[in-house]
Amino acid sequence: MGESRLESLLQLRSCEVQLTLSGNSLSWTFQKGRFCWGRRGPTVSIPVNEIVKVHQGDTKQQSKPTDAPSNLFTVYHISRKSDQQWILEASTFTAHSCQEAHDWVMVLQDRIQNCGAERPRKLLIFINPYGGCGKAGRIYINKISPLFQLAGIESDVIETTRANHARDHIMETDLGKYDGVVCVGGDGMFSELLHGVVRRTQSDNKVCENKEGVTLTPCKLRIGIIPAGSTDCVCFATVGINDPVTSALHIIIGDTQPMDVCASYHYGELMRYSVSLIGYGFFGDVLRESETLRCLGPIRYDLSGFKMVLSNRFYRGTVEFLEADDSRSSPRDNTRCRTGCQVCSESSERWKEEGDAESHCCDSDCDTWKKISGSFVAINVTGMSSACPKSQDGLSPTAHLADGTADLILVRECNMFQFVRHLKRHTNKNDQFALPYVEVHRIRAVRFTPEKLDEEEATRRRKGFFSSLCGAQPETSNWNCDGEILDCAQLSVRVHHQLIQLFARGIEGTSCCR
Ligand SMILES: Nc1ncnc2c1ncn2[C@@H]1O[C@H](COP(=O)(O)OP(=O)(O)OP(=O)(O)O)[C@@H](O)[C@H]1O
Repeated sequence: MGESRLESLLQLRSCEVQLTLSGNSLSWTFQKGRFCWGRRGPTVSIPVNEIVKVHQGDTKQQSKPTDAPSNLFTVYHISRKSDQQWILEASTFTAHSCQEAHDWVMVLQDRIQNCGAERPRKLLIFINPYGGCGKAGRIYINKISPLFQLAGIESDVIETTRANHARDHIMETDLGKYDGVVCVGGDGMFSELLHGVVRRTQSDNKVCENKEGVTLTPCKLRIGIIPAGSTDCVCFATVGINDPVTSALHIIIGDTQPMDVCASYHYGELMRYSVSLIGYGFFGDVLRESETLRCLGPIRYDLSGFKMVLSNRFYRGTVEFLEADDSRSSPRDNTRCRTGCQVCSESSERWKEEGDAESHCCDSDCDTWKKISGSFVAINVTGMSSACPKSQDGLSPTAHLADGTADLILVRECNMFQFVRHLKRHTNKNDQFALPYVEVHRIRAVRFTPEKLDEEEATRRRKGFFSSLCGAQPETSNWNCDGEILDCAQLSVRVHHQLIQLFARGIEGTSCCR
């Protein structure tokens, strides 16, 4: 059998097919009997890196291996159920002899091993038993564990017993034997893994992460997310769908997606790491309010959002930011960050050059920092689109996952109806930035200094109808950092280019939206 191209006439479900392995693609063409074509037409083609496993025998022999030689062999491969949803399919071929079946298995296994992707062999898996109203455990046992077993992935599974259990375990355990860490839960669990992996990497490399301006060491250990929470935004924005099986298949075939991480500092001291929303004003207030309604479940966010819209609060302060080079991409360029994104892949070299300039500017009061003072209903910083099922394009549709930038969205003082108009545009095709009181900047760092409302304004707002109904406006808001409250108003945020790697490949599809 040759290295480059291999062909055989075989049987697949009683139809004759021409099976061809050429380069990085395995395809089969139905030879006769138009009723044999099945749903997908006469030729089916799959990339070798989307083959999960090949073995001699049929699907029953996968779980009960037999010594009897078989002229059957089964290819387990990924198939697209819809645009982003993946399923596992098994195709059992009948060869003319046991030797022919054996040869196909050998050559396919060899190609899979050498297809370039580094597949995990051992994983450390954390399950939040309370995630997604208690469904995380069932999802893992019924849907995910059988897939990992089929793929021959060994796993150490830990059911968490308290908040931060996963983060603390990652800080202490021997990680050398794992090819990745995986959470079965929501965004809160992902955040634990993010903090565990980033902190552990810095401590192993003797990097003092608490100091603002320090260059962090990129993390090699990949993070996987099996979405099983009530909010799974990170998974949605990096895979395009919240489907546990799709995410498990990305993990199995070793997909890798680098990702930027924002670090937030309060007067120079590290507060948190985050990958999606860091919001002051509206989103900070919604989160704080929602904590008082925890017993209501996910609907608490809608209720507190409604209350905060009615309150129509705004906050004074000064925003300073270091703008990114807009010749590569901009928040209004109407493109999308998709699998194999060129902007992200070309960003590494640029980052090295600009990174040096930036650390220089961060320390001194360099005039490349832009400054905007005023009253804001919301100040949002998002490291990625922050797309979710409710807002398919997200807070900033053109934001990139791994280009070393974040988008800063400023909603200036406006009335309640104007703000609702802006919010509504996140759920339809209208441009949420094409409003006179909204502006967006692609940035590499930002800092916010709060100011108090003047006495006259504060008194006027205290007397407002909705203020008396929804509670008086506080002088300052707090930050919502990926769903965690940061109890401070002054904050600076720096984007760390491609600090972590996920088991994902970004959203599949075209990057051009014009
Ligand atoms: N065993 C546990 N007991 C209590 N809290 C836990 C446990 N394990 C994890 N947690 C915490 O629960 C929080 C929420 O978990 P997760 O994101 O998985 O679920 P979720 O359903 O999306 O939750 P929510 O919508 O309430 O944030 C996380 O911040 C995590 O730190």
